[in-house]
Order: sequence, then C-alpha cells, then structure tokens
Amino acid sequence: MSTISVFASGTGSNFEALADAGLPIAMVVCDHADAPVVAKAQARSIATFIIDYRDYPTKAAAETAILAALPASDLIVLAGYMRIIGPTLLAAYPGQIINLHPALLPSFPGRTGIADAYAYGVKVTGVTVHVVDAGIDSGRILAQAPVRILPGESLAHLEARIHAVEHQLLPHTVAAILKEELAL
Ligand SMILES: Nc1nc2c(c(=O)[nH]1)N[C@@H](CN(C=O)c1ccc(C(=O)N[C@@H](CCC(=O)O)C(=O)O)cc1)CN2
Ligand SMILES: NCC(=O)N[C@@H]1O[C@H](COP(=O)([O-])[O-])[C@@H](O)[C@H]1O
Repeated sequence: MSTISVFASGTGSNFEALADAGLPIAMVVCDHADAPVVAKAQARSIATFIIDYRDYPTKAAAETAILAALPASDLIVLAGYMRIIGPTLLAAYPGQIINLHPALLPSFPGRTGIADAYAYGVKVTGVTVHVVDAGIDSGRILAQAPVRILPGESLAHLEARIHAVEHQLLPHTVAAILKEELAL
C-alpha cells in the first residue's frame, strides 16, 4: 500500500488536512520537539521523528538519521518544513519529495511568501504544490490555486484564506499522485 511521510516544522494544519482526508501517513518528521504538529500526530497515533539539526555536524548527517528512521515511503510531503532539503534526502527520494508553498511560484519563493505577496501589493496570490529539487521553490509545479487579495484585507485574514485553500489543494494533489492520476 502506498504511504507518505509528512515533514513539518510548526502548527500542522496541513498535516491535519492530509490526515482528515484519509491519506496514508506513515510518519511525521519535525525539526522542533515542541511544535504543535508533533502533538497532533501523536493524538492520531501516527509515528513521529524529531530531528534536532543542532545534534549533527552536517546537514548530511542529520538527513542520514532521518532516512534511518523513515519507514518506506512512496512520497515525502513538506508541509511547512522550514529546512532546505539536501543532497542526501534528494538522492534517496529522487522526484518523490513535494512541497507546499503559499504563493503562486515562481513569484514570492522562500519562507515568507504570503507576507511578501501582500507587501508587494499583488491583486492575486495563491498556493503552489511543486516537486522539490536542489533549488529553493524552483521544482516542477504540480498544482496551483489562486487567491484574490481583497481590498483593505488584513494580512491575517489573507493568511487564513490561503490556509483554507491549502487544506483542499494539498490533499487533492497528494491523492492524485498516489492514485497515479498525476505523474511525478
Ligand atoms: N531543496 C529544497 N528544500 C526545500 C524547498 C525546496 O524547494 N528545495 N522548499 C522549502 C520550503 N521553503 C519555502 O518554501 C523554505 C524553507 C526554509 C528556508 C531556509 O532558508 N531555512 C533556513 C535554512 C535551514 C537549512 O539550511 O536547512 C534558514 O532560515 O536559514 C528556505 C525556504 C523546504 N525545503
Ligand atoms: N516556505 C514554505 C512555507 O512557507 N510553507 C507554509 O508553511 C505553512 C505551514 O502551515 P501548517 O503548519 O499549519 O501546515 C503553510 O502555509 C505552508 O504553505
């Protein structure tokens, strides 16, 4: 049976959306022991692996430890994972790691896509799911959905609407990949 592993660093609302959609999550990997996503995974009896990169001399050593802990996964989903994936994981999962980004790539890559789009003043932003490669948010785009920025809308209100779109787009995209309706 196909399984996915979810990598997350924070709240875990997209992890919950994947779990609520019934997707087969084998493990959650998180780089912060106190991140809310850890408790959310534990509450669903989903295995967790906490990686503190400070405990390792190099990114490669940390990623080797992650690989040793990971169950065989058909797909790795980065759902708010604030680490750059290095050659070790990329080589182990070639073309099998996807990332959720809260902007319409190639616009506004990086860690603050929502705030950057808002500050720039674009009228339409959105959500992207893309393949992870050695670059940052430069991999092949798999799915996108637009989110119009409303006149006078606050950043917090926009963030909430973007998250709501994420919670639909990511599970739909992952399900399509697992059903081989969407080729990686
Ligand atoms: N190889 C890739 N890794 C990741 C990608 C990607 O496209 N290719 N997407 C990112 C998600 N992300 C923004 O979407 C992102 C996350 C974190 C950072 C970053 O610079 N983080 C740290 C550096 C930590 C590290 O070296 O691992 C920092 O703040 O300095 C940039 C973009 C997920 N990973
Ligand atoms: N650069 C990647 C990035 O910004 N990812 C973003 O982190 C958030 C995680 O939320 P969550 O922990 O509630 O799922 C999501 O909005 C995701 O798009």
